[in-house]
Amino acid sequence: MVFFKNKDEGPDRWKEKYLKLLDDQEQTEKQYKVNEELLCKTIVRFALAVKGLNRQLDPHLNRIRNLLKSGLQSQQLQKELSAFSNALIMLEESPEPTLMDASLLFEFLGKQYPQHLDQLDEIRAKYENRLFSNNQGFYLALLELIEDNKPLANIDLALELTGADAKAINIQLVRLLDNAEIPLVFAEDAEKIKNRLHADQALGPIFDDTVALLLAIKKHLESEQQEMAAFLSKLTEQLTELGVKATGVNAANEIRVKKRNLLDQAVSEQIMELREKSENATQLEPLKQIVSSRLTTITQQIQAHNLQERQERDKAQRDMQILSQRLREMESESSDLRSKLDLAQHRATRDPLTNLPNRLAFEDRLADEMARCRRHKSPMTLMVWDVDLFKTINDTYGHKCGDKALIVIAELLFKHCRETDFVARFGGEEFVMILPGADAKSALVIAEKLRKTLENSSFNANGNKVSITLSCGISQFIDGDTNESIFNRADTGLYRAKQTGRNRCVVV
Ligand SMILES: Nc1nc2c(ncn2[C@@H]2O[C@H](COP(=O)(O)OP(=O)(O)OP(=O)(O)O)[C@@H](O)[C@H]2O)c(=O)[nH]1
Repeated sequence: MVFFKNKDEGPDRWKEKYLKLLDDQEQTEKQYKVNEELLCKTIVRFALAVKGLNRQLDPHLNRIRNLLKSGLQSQQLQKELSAFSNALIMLEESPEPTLMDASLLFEFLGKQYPQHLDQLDEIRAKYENRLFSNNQGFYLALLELIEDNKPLANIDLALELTGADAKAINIQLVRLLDNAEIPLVFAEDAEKIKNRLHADQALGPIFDDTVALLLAIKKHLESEQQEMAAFLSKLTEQLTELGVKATGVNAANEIRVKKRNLLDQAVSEQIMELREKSENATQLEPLKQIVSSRLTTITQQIQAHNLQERQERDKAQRDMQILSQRLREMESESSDLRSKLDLAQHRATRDPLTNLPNRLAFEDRLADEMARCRRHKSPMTLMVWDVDLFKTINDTYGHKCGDKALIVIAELLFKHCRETDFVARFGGEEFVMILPGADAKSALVIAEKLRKTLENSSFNANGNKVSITLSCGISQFIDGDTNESIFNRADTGLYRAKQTGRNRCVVV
């Protein structure tokens, strides 16, 4: 067997090769060690970077970081990596939102504000128990606490925190800014701080600037809230005023009330919608626009309603005026008619020459008085008077003097009878008189007295003093009498008076 083919492949050459191989292996092991360290560092950095992402993963990450200190060969590390993988799988299956680990932030704040450790613990417990509705609430609670308090300790962050911890806080600050609702005016400042955080600049000044920015945002939001509150208060006043104006319009009738209810309903709906939108609104300007548009709608609705109501009121007023005018005309017409009726009735029942009731009125009255006598069983007497030889007066002094004589006689008869008595011109030179309550005997006494009065009177006829006499027939009401029967008896008495010499009274 040939072990060495030539002199170059002799034992010296083999040794040289062996030593080279040993060098190579040593180099490889060194490189392997460097790589292992690099890998460990990478994993540690990775563990730090994702710390705070999920509190279920954080214990695993802490343990992995600790185990990596003794290198990659640790069996414990393999187990822990396997447990971490399982936790990751569980996490993917669980929909629970992740909660950022804020322990470093609280640790830092605890050092800055040792006077508020209790409050910080409270906020932390609330945060870890997910009692804040969102991250914004959590940040605001922290800001509340530190807003008016200067830090007691002036920490040099670079010295106090390890690079890894500073990085974790850095990440949390970036997340904080990402999660916070930044108004547009602060967007540029927030972006600058984020860039500084990404660029890993010194944490102390960035933290101060971040807190200052968040405080400024908080102040801005507060002033916006105040402005919104003032605006809503003014809006409420306006709406109240509108409501008063709207309900102040007189709802006089049912239709108007119904229309008013419809308007109230429309306005209420608008206000409800407005309230809902204003409660949910986070920005003032869009809210102002919504409110302004709703107010315009409400105002238009009320104006339209008022216009319609005014038109209806005007129309009702015009109708009322027309009706009133028509009513006045009807009243006037009615009054005219009544006057005419009265006149007609007067004319129908009055004698135009003597102005005494005429025969028609006498007949009505006689029927009434007889009915009364029947009811009250009281006496009543009828007298029929006739001017003696009146034709001679007419013939001697003229018809006009005759008329004058009739007027004088009528006045005398009327003047000398009682208020309850009734005197009428029956026709021509004939007069009648009804005496309720008087029997024939007492009526005769009265008739005689009257006859003598007339006999002793005179009238002027063309400068002549002329005396006249009258004859009278008297009849007392008896049961069963009619107008005609009682008149006929009196007329019979008159006839007898004429027959027996005139200027006398005869009872029949
Ligand atoms: N001036 C005037 N005369 C009248 C009126 N009515 C009737 N006479 C007249 O009265 C007269 C009545 O006359 P007679 O009926 O004859 O009776 P007399 O002359 O009164 O005689 P005795 O009745 O018998 O006493 C007539 O000449 C009628 O023209 C009247 O309204 N005015």
